[in-house]
Amino acid sequence: MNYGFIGLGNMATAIIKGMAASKKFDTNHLYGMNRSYEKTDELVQQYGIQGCTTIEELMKKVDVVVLAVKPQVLSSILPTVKAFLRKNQIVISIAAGKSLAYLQEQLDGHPSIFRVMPNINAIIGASTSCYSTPASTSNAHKQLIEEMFETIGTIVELPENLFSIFTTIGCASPAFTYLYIDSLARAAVREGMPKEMALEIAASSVLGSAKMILESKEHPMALVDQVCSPGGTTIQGVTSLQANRFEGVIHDAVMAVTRKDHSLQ
Ligand SMILES: NC(=O)C1=CN([C@@H]2O[C@H](COP(=O)(O)OP(=O)(O)OC[C@H]3O[C@@H](n4cnc5c(N)ncnc54)[C@H](OP(=O)(O)O)[C@@H]3O)[C@@H](O)[C@H]2O)C=CC1
Ligand SMILES: O=C(O)[C@@H]1CCC=N1
Repeated sequence: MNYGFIGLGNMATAIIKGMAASKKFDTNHLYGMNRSYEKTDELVQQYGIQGCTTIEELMKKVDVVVLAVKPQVLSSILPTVKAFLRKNQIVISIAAGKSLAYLQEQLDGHPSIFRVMPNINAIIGASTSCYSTPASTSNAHKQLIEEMFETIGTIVELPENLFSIFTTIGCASPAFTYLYIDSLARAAVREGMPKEMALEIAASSVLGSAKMILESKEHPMALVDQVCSPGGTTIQGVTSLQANRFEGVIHDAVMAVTRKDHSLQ
């Protein structure tokens, strides 16, 4: 089975890296094509993938094609993808916002079109990904998607009506979390701690807190209460965040991302 990537930016590079590192995929069977050839060349040198210079060349060689260009670019490449698309080829789009219905319409109702939404932590094999498929999709196709994307982290199947909110809380939210970690660290710098040390401590604490939520199965607010001693220090910070609309600010950000995702249709 040959796998091809159109657009070799951050995400395709991360997926190729994961597939190569897993040893479950032979890089001789991975193909890539990018607008500027430098990125293709880098992946050819680094992982031994097969470089293509045109979409036509790639489409003629692969069984599975991953569309990994920006959503705003997708409409300009789909006519060429359609022109060379064979009936038994599998198309996977990782573009934000572009629905299965849109992709099917652009590709003349092609039967095997799927959406996957990974996140940037794929670069270190820690993506939280989801996928959606048309109702008639075979288990074999679902297995193929899971095997590919398990090489960069975890993946769950979701109905497409939840895809947009997954994109926000699973795939845009790493940016929020990076911002939060940096804010904690910067606040520590104000208190005299070196930035590098502060970043390591803040990131490690966020990692531990996330594991606590996943493993303890306790309600997050019950965990908040366990940190807040009566008359103690933490309660001062928690009430300060609440007075500054902490939850409201997060909701506003989630809604802003989701609104933009819907506008990409
Ligand atoms: N970044 C993220 O966190 C996530 C992104 N996504 C989705 O993944 C997709 C890719 O995002 P990302 O990797 O971040 O973006 P990048 O900008 O890093 O990569 C996009 C690549 O597409 C290439 N490209 C542009 N036009 C063409 C074309 N006509 N033919 C071939 N290649 C082309 C660009 O080439 P050039 O070098 O010439 O500019 C670039 O390398 C997007 O649709 C995004 O919505 C999904 C989940 C998370
Ligand atoms: O902002 C973006 O375009 C991408 C989509 C999901 C996460 N980042």
